Amino acid sequence: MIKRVCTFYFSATGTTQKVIKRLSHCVAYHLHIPKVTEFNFTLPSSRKEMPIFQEGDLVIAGVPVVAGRVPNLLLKFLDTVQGEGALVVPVVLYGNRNYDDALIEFGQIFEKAGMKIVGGGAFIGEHSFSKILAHGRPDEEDMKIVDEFGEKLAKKCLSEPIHSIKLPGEDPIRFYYQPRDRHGNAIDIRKVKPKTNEKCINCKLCAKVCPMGAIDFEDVSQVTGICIKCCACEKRCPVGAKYFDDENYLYHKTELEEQYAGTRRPAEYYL
Ligand SMILES: Cc1cc2nc3c(=O)[nH]c(=O)nc-3n(C[C@H](O)[C@H](O)[C@H](O)COP(=O)(O)O)c2cc1C
Repeated sequence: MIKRVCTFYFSATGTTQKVIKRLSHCVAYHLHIPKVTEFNFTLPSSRKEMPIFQEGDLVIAGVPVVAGRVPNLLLKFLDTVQGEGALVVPVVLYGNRNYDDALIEFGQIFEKAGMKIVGGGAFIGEHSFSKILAHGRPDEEDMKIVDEFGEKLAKKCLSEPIHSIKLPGEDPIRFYYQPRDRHGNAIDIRKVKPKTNEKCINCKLCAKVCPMGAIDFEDVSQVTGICIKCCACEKRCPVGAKYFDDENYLYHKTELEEQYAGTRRPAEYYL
């Protein structure tokens, strides 16, 4: 019997958070559980300690897709998850290209921790790099699917025995999706960092929202840590002071917009 509904998610620009919060509240409502216990591990300070999940917990877990996989800089943290006997619903958000093996990989992390996968989902979120690729998603239509998923998930959890499921993706998991330059050569954007223009008002919001704690608080034009290109700083800046000027990164962004901005990929869930 489920005693606690928990969220467990990372969300730099808020799309994962939107789906996970709605789904968990919907499931809790149908299970007559009055409150959802929230674990948001987006900021570095929230990854200092791993919550412990146990039998009686239903964990609604979410990460964005990065290069077709679970963000690799989170793996060290995620590999310490503990949850013997808990139920889990891995969910990934992706920017309208593809989620490749992210969902199966996310599921395997929880299986290794002794948790039982009872559902899963792949939803679309506005692409981190862009304001036009999957713009505004997840939107109302996606949220209706989240609600439908939540209701069915709660029903499944009320019927014994609760069967586990297999999530889609290849096993063994494929290598990370590789962006390319205009000549088709693989590019490496790992070292690319955002720049700051003269509009900056030094409000420090960029430093506060950076999930890697990579922006220097004293001088926000300096990126002293690892940048994962989540674009939280660029999208949250109130005056448009953050930008990227790396040629290969900008080419990749435009290519994604040209290839995928016109297609509406459906939200999918598995039970
Ligand atoms: C470095 C990086 C790589 C990404 N790779 C993919 C990808 O392979 N496929 C895709 O469809 N979206 C990809 N995205 C887009 C995000 O998965 C998507 O925008 C997601 O909704 C962001 O979640 P958030 O708002 O919770 O941060 C990538 C984003 C980043 C930052």
